[in-house]
Amino acid sequence: MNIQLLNQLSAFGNVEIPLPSSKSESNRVLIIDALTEGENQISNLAEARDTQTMIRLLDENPPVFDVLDAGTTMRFLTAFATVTNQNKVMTGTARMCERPIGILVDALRTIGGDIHYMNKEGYPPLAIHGFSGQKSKRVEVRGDVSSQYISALLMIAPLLPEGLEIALLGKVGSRTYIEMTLELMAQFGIVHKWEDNVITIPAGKYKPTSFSVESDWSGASYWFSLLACADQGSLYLKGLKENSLQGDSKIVDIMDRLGVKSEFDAHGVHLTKQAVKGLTSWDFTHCPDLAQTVAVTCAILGQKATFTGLESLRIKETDRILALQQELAKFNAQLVEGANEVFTLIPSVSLPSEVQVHTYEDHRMAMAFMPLMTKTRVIIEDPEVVNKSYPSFWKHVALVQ
Ligand SMILES: O=C(O)C1=C[C@@H](OP(=O)(O)O)[C@@H](O)[C@H](O)C1
Ligand SMILES: C=C(OP(=O)(O)O)C(=O)O
Repeated sequence: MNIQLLNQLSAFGNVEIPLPSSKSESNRVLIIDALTEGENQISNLAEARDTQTMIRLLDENPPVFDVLDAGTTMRFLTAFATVTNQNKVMTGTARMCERPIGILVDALRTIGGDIHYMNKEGYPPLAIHGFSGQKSKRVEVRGDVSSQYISALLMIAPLLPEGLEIALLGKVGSRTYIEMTLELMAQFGIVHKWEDNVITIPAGKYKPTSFSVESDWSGASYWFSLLACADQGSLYLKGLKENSLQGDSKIVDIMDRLGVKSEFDAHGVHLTKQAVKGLTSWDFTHCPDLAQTVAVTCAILGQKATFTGLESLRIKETDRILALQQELAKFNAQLVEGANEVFTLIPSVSLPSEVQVHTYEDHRMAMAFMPLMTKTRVIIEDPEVVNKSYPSFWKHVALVQ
């Protein structure tokens, strides 16, 4: 196991961070591209392993699609392989085979897909045996487990002869990711209607277009956190837009409360320090990937806060609630579960002189705990885990050190 030692760092000058491209945007655009007749001009695709895996599988088209640990790649390619009538095995890491996919498989079977579970009902690996023609133009999909099932169905919907109506059942989480999918589809010529809980996509063809992927707001969140925790400094984050397709741009509002001022120009955003206004509560239902960043920031800054909307964290790269609880405890902070899924973040009272962070095969555990280096010596276990979304992360950390 590799270990990376970070020096204590409480202040830095004005540093420009190049930022990686968004893997969420990239993986959607790659599926749309694969479904477009004609040539798209796509630039700035993510270096993220999740995106590079998607590119490789689409290019090489092997009989087994091994997505490794990439959730979007698993869900989007399952829908893609089904409606393009392929025979395919869908698999991934041991953890990927613990992440549920039954809701998507049920919906694809309703539409006409022939899909079998190879091991455990409701989970990868899957055997896809093609598509026997459209059997239904309506599916009902629970909205509270993963929005990725809904995005996967939306992107393949125009290919279906009768289009598709997706009725969302119950609470809808990660709604901003569904909106991102619909907005991208619109840029490639596919219109939709979203009335009450039903999204309707007519049959149609994606139109060749040119599209440049924006920088990654989830990856940007760690830099906001670093500045919030530092005594002094300023940062310029390149390639971010104020009006983003990415819901994680909400980090601007969260960090405004935690002492970071954001000013946009044509090429990115300038971050400077301002007085802490205080963050007492936040609902992460629509920005789950920010939860680790914000929990660690509050723990370091002494901000007691209540967090809701964390339910989906348990089925991501690891059980992120448990992972946070265990690692926060190492510097005397707590994430306490109360009634009705309300969590209280109790900040650190005293910091040890060194903290060794276990990363649970989760890129966001490694990146979220990096800002602790403003206060104490930090050892991050398995630093390469960041490759899933942000391979150049440690190179960028070296820019501020
Ligand atoms: O569609 C996407 O690109 C994503 C949706 C979210 O997942 P859930 O919908 O499962 O919350 C998010 O956590 C993930 O990192 C990326
Ligand atoms: C949850 C994540 O990704 P995925 O679900 O696509 O594996 C993530 O990047 O934090």
